[in-house]
Amino acid sequence: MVAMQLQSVGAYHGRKLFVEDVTTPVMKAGELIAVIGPNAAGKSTLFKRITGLLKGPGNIVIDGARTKNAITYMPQDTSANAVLTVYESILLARKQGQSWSVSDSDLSFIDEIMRALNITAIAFRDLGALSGGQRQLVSIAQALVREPEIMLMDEPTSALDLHRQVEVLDFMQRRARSKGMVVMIAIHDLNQALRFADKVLVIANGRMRACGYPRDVVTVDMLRDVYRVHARIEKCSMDHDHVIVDGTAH
Ligand SMILES: Nc1ncnc2c1ncn2[C@@H]1O[C@H](COP(=O)(O)OP(=O)(O)OP(=O)(O)O)[C@@H](O)[C@H]1O
Repeated sequence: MVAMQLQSVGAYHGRKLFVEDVTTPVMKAGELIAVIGPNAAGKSTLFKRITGLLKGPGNIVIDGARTKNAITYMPQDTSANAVLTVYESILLARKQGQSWSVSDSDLSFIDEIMRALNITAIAFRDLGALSGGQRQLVSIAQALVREPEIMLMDEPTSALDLHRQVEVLDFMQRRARSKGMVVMIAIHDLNQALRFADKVLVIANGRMRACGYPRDVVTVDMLRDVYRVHARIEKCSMDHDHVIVDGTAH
């Protein structure tokens, strides 16, 4: 089973170190880790460093991976110019870096993922003719059909309606557990993070402020210091912790 640990990880844009000294506990197969923090905190930068798109100090230790390309990164910007249908783009993502022969198992895998994300009805639409939310769901499908062992998703639900947000996060939580994936999701909605994440990693100003169980990390003090808001944390009727924001703090 795969596991990943970040040890004193930093990341450069050009010559400037934008993320510094991120050391996490071991992130284990089956875990969903929410990566939270204000705008420009360094969440995408950290993901790009883990993926190898940016350089920087420190070690990304991966144990127990079955494949060489264990990590798949779903970027925040999912705009597409290609003249492809939804189905073609997902098939292309599945076959990237592999042989071009398409097997029955490729087709049934794509079918399973498209059904799970409820996008079979748009299978033969052109990518350029999709809404922002539909485009985001297709990007999630493109990432999932690569069967990653470690999945980094940069704000995958930012364009989705409430129903779809819950559907996708619930699916990712179940998928992480059933397939033994490590799933890291950068997300701004702290209530969704509290509901679906096993662990929460907080980044502010390029530094990790905390990483641990949601209730230990998402606290009134953290919300004041990192997000500059006055907030309460209360149980909802389903017994989940819930952030209620009363106002901004200066
Ligand atoms: N290509 C780049 N070149 C130089 N600086 C960059 C580049 N991309 C990002 N940065 C800077 O790195 C810092 C962290 O940006 P990053 O995109 O990682 O933040 P983020 O936490 O993902 O933010 P958001 O929540 O707004 O998406 C910001 O100050 C940003 O301006």
